[in-house]
Amino acid sequence: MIFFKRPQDEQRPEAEPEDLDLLRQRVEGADLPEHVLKVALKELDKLQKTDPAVAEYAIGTAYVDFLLSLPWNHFTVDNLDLDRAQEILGQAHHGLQHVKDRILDYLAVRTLCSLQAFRVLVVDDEEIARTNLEYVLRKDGHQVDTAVDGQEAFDKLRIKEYDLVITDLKMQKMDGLQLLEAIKKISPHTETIMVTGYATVTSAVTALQKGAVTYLSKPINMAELRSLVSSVKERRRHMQMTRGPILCFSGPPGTGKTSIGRSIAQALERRFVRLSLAGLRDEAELRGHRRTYVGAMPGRIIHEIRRLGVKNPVFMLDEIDKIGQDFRGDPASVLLEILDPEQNSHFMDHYLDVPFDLSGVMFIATANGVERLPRPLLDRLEVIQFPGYTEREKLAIARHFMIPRQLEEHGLRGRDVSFSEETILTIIRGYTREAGLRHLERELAAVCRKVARLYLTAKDSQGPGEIPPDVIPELLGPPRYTFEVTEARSRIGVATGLVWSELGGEIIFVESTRMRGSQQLILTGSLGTILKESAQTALSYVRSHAEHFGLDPDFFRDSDIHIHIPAGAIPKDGPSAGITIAVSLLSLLMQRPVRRDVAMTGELTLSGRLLPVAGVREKILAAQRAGVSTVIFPQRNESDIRLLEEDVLMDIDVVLAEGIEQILDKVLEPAQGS
Ligand SMILES: Nc1ncnc2c1ncn2[C@@H]1O[C@H](COP(=O)(O)OP(=O)(O)OP(=O)(O)O)[C@@H](O)[C@H]1O
Repeated sequence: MIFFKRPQDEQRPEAEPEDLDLLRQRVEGADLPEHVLKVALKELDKLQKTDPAVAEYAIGTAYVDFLLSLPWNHFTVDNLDLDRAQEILGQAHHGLQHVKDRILDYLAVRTLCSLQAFRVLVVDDEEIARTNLEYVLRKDGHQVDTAVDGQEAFDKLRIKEYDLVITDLKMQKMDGLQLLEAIKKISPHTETIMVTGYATVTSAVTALQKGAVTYLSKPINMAELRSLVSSVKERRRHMQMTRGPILCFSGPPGTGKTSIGRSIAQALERRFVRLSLAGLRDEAELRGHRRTYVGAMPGRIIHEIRRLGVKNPVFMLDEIDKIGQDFRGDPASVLLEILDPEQNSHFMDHYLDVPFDLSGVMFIATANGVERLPRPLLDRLEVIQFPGYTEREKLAIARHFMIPRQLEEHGLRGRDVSFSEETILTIIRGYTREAGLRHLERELAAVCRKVARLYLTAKDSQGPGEIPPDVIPELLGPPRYTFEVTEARSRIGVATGLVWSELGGEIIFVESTRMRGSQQLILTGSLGTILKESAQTALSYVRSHAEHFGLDPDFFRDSDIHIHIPAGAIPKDGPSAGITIAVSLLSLLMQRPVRRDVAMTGELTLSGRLLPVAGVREKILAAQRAGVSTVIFPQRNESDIRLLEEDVLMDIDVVLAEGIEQILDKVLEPAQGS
């Protein structure tokens, strides 16, 4: 529900040189906050003296027009109905219970906050003034306490938190300004309105400088006071709802991060906007350009707020992990400011040049992985993991959510078209290899397109009924993926590893070979520094334990060893391939083939111990997708594995090991010919 009328850009005429008066009328008639009104009027005064033919004139009128088009006071009212929210989240998403719970918790807190009375402390040494204010504010439903001077107020503030203090300036014990200073120290979130019978400009300015919201002169205009108090109350409600960490959804592509953001907006009845930060290098893209040249523009945050016409949308900042940094400033530092509820109530866009209150916006960040985020930014975020789906979950999501949507979008609803479970599994297994559902959705859409065409060309205009699995290759072409692991044979020097990337878990093959040479370790496959070091560690471990494995201790003397990890064009890094490299080397040197259907992960130390790894769930899901039957994890990952649902561990044997020696006989087949 929109609370105030939304500004409609198209209805606003662009300011022509001759209609400065019209512009002034619009400024005076608009419900602009005081600080914006002042800036707009000052700009109009300047324009009055400017020649309409010069560029500054056009810049100035466009600026005033821009000020008028922003939703300074426009917001939607939240729907805090928990049951309804639960229903909306459930209707659009399968599973993801931890995310849904977090959102419902948030709504519950918001509801309680909004039910809490607004607490006001009235401080005045004149009894009549005090009682008058108390009476009026109580009538408006606020919870009011009183104090006769600054000292008494200070004592009350120490034992109870107030939202607002309305204080007289001149008082015997501790005057208004001293009280204001004390409030800023002991209760920084409490707001203050200064009331004075001797409203000199200096005392008012000092009060404002020290952090008072505003000042009122006696005798108080009660209507003005009441509207001021209710606007402070409204602002604090907005602050309360967003204080606390910003949610950050982290997970591989297609795991539902964006769509659940959309559902949150729908549940709250807020507007939704999504802004991708991928590749953003220039701070000005977020914060705008200064208004010194004709093409200057506001930043993308303010631009989107203006486009939406409300100041409290759900604002999704997509791919914050892909944000760049270079000589044109640091966009991540602007993000820090935007996401900090203490600072974003006066967000400064360079073009706008007056603070805009972003504290009502519900920001949600998304990232494929949060490891690369700057620490201060990460500290502001509450990271919620979207770890990818099991085959069973994909099947359920496809059946209950994606297929009905695709049928609808392709005009096939109610036309006797359906997908059997086996058909969906054929598509999942043969045409997708992903943690999320992006490709699956695309393939289902492709099937629906073909079926729509078949439907129209069929003479009898009959729907095809249930689509059998064996027609899928006719519709989508030959399967693109096979169970690469189970279908390949075990080979010497080729070990199967499990790695985690931003796309989810994946399997890799580490290949080793030895040739005559001069003790060189050749590493290829776009390996990063950590991976290269893992390879060196693995080789040193094998060399230093050669005799223990029955190997010639001088095996490296006249040899070169080459380790390669396909696909060569994709950069790889991380420590968790240590065990796989060591197994590949041992297989090569001991001439024992590595079992292809055993996949492993773990950081290797020089003494052969295995250190725990991250991304356990994602790695096991990747093993499942590839048809691996046994996975090897470091013992210290046991607690992570215990937390996994049954579904994730289905058809997979998990072997836990402290050191590499414990697993050799499980991974290596007997030497050939032995
Ligand atoms: N749990 C789920 N239940 C129902 N549908 C889902 C679920 N998870 C994902 N989807 C569907 O999968 C598709 C892809 O999801 P979405 O675009 O939200 O992914 P994403 O995580 O935001 O991806 P990216 O990181 O690439 O932006 C959408 O159509 C979404 O509705």
